[in-house]
Amino acid sequence: MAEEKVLNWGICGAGKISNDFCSAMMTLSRYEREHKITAIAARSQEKAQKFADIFEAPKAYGSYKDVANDPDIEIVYIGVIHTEHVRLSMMMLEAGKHVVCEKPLAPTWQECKKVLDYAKEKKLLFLEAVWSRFFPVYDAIKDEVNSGNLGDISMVTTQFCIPIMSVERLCRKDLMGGVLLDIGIYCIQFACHVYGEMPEKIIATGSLNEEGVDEDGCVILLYSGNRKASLVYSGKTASGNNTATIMGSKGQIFIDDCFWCPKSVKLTDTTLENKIPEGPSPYNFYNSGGLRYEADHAFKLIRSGQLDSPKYGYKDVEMIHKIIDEISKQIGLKY
Ligand SMILES: NC(=O)C1=CN([C@@H]2O[C@H](COP(=O)(O)OP(=O)(O)OC[C@H]3O[C@@H](n4cnc5c(N)ncnc54)[C@H](OP(=O)(O)O)[C@@H]3O)[C@@H](O)[C@H]2O)C=CC1
Ligand SMILES: O=C1OC[C@@H](O)[C@@H](O)[C@@H]1O
Repeated sequence: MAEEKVLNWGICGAGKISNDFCSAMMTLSRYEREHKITAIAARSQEKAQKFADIFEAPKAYGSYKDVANDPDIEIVYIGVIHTEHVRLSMMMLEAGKHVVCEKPLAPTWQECKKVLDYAKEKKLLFLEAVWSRFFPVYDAIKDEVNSGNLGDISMVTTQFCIPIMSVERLCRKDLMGGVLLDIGIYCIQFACHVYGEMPEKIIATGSLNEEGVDEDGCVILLYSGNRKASLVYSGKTASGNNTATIMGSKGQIFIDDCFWCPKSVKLTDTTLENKIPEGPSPYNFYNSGGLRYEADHAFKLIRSGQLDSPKYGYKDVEMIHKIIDEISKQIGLKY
């Protein structure tokens, strides 16, 4: 088989998730044959250089625009805070780069659509990095749901409760803080993954802090055929059991820890494990080694000329962000 052309990555942001993404990518067995972290860009050149040294990147830039202007870069990972996601995505698409942008792409579907439509116009891949969807375990969950092994599924529950409201990017409105966009999105994507269609009705509640950002939320999604999803997320409780359940008339799937990046899942006939090695730099977040699946998926899509992901594509982003729009409206969240 002809050697695949290495995918040259530009990384925007030298912070926590960029560290984890780069470290996880380097654990891929075909890393050196398929991927290369070619440039790191940060708001300061010094910070970029420190990052570049860790990940053996030949280039370190003090401006994100330098990545856009670098002809060697084919794809850009945007690992900065929410407020810069749309601006940098548009910048890189305009420069002809494929883009993997951290979640949430934007606070509203209208803003997301602008980016997705531009990527389509430019014939470039754009992925919103809802990384859960790229885990092999998520494929197995979908297969199990579709197999009929669980019978008629009528209830999905998720809870995602971790003490994060002290994190600067999450407690400030000017930084698009709040839990709906940061962790509620994972609860929503899980329900969408199971049911695969828009709910007929959304009932949401959530508390806003003095800054006007949401600290917690409870959401009921009502689907056709009296099917339901119950979503609970909070940034002000101690870490709870961040679990998810899919309940059918013949059986259930229970993900007992960190359903958004599961190490394993017990299916009807088997238990599936995601064994993920550590990378060259310690991870900042739980099970970040799973970010390797995101990088691998981007590579496979680009090299096969597929520009809309079958795991998490245009219609998936649209569904999730239209639900976020309705929840934001009901809880009075507006940036
Ligand atoms: N998929 C996942 O599991 C996770 C995803 N995320 C997502 O990643 C994104 C970044 O999160 P995280 O890495 O924790 O964030 P960090 O606080 O580490 O910030 C990331 C980068 O954003 C830039 N930045 C930070 N604060 C500011 C500011 N006030 N003004 C302008 N730029 C700023 C900096 O870029 P520079 O280095 O250029 O100075 C920084 O390095 C978020 O959108 C979040 O949703 C976060 C955690 C886990
Ligand atoms: O996406 C994420 O993963 C889980 C939490 O750490 C959250 O803050 C982060 O944005």
